[in-house]
Amino acid sequence: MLRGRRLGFIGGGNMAEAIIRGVLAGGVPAEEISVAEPVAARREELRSRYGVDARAENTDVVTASNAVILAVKPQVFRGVVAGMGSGALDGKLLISIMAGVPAAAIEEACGTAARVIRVMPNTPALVLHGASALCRGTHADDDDLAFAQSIFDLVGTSCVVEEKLMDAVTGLSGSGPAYVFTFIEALSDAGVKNGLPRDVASRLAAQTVLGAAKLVMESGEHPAILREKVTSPGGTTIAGVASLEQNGFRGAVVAAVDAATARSVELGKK
Ligand SMILES: NC(=O)C1=CN([C@@H]2O[C@H](COP(=O)(O)OP(=O)(O)OC[C@H]3O[C@@H](n4cnc5c(N)ncnc54)[C@H](O)[C@@H]3O)[C@@H](O)[C@H]2O)C=CC1
Ligand SMILES: O=C(O)[C@@H]1CCC=N1
Repeated sequence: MLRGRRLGFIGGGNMAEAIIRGVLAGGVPAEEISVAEPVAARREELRSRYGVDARAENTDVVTASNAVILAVKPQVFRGVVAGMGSGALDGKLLISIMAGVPAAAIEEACGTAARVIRVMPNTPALVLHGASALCRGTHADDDDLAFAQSIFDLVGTSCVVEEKLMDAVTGLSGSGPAYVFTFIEALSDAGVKNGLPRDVASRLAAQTVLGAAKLVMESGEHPAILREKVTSPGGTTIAGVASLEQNGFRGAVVAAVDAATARSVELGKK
């Protein structure tokens, strides 16, 4: 499945865990995965939950791997690379999931000939419904891109984009689950406000989002057409939709994606 490559994660946080859990469920054996994580309690969690090799030293994981997933925060990555010593990453395929950090900055920090693939995944990878976009740096080849894409295809769906679009991807699908969770929470609260028990409201809210998303993907119809099919003349839906428009729902969503995209650009400059 990994075509003889071993995967090493530098940073064992939320997004690394989502990918690890997803690739294990997709059939990659735990023996082919190692994780470097400075927090002892977190290493123990990753070992006990997933059976992966979790180490305190980044260099142990790099030595044991030929594809290294950079899963630390953008703000710390230069220090992390410098801490490994020069040449530590030579010859490794580097797959960065860091928001904002350009491939050229990773090449500069890791060695100018470094083979770099950038990926922007999202946390639904945990349940094999992730959405990822990938692009490649100067020295990575088609095979490197195909290998990285095969990992993210195991945990959901992926597409290849030009690097200049990665900040917009981050603002939309990288951060997007948080917007949707906020929407689900608000929908559930609104149900409770109107008399539904919390458990019923939460289940209906989440299933409504899941079902609507499936309908968009499986019918291939434009969301506006699907919305029209819910909206009876003089009925309940048009009253709700008109209220959403009056309250700036669309504008709020666009502003959220704009703000997250701008923050991704900023993170890349640090
Ligand atoms: N959480 C998300 O939804 C997404 C996150 N990302 C990217 O993934 C990366 C990680 O984000 P999260 O998992 O959310 O953060 P997190 O804070 O959960 O994980 C980062 C991990 O790195 C570890 N760490 C800190 N210093 C380290 C060092 N010197 N060496 C090795 N590990 C070290 C931390 O202990 C922590 O477990 C970020 O660059 C972020 O931009 C990308 C897409 C989605
Ligand atoms: O909030 C963040 O910076 C990361 C990147 C995309 C999702 N989470």
